[in-house]
Amino acid sequence: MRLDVVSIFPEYLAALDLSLVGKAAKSGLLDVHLHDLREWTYDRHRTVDDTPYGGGAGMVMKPDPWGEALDAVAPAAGPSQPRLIVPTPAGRPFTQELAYELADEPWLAFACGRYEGIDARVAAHAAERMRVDEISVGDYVLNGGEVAVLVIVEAVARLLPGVIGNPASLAEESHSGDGLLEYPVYTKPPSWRGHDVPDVLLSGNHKLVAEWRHDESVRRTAERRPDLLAAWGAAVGHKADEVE
Ligand SMILES: COC(=O)COc1cccc(COC(=O)c2cn[nH]c2)c1
Repeated sequence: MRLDVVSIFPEYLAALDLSLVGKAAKSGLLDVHLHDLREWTYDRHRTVDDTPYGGGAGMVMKPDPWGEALDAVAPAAGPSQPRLIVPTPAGRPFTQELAYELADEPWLAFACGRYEGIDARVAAHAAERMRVDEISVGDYVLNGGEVAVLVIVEAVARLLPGVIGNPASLAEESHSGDGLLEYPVYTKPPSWRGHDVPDVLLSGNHKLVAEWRHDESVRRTAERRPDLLAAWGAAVGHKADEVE
């Protein structure tokens, strides 16, 4: 997979060279290209923003630098186009399902907005030649899209074959299988600062362990994410109120 990221702080994305994503990049599974938006500004101050039409506080990112940056990253005449991802609080929620979808893409490009946002015509114009997804990584506001790109890239890259050592570990994660939250996990020692590992996990009885883990997943989901429990209940035909 090829990844292009355009930002006014490309050094923010240096974290992509670390750990899993860094390993994937070195092994050729990921081909990461970082770009500084100011490369496509030509005034002395390398201006990327201006005041908003219609008034209001803050500044808006000018369309011109973005248009030229995207033309350079993905030439219109090129043999293929990337899928453009624009992190924004106003976007479609990023989910594990969407992560799997993006993991199938051969080429992703990320546009990191700042200030009050990017002139809306940039996404509209890009959509004339590439698929554009405005995506939210959560209901809060960041100063820019860079952190959101790190979140999305990590969630996607770890799904690429060969990036994760043990694919089986992907199957049992929260949000990845049955729609329930993951059960609590433990390792040695069996007793630690007065806290003991649940006996069932030391029993060696795989059936009881599986039952305990399922019950814990349901209990946790009911406690922390009743919205997911309702969806899970509907999906498996249980009435959510059957959960004690
Ligand atoms: C068309 O898209 C844009 O204009 C994007 O513009 C901005 C402006 C400010 C901050 C951000 C970063 O994204 C988030 O804050 C965000 C994403 N998920 N949850 C919070 C992006």
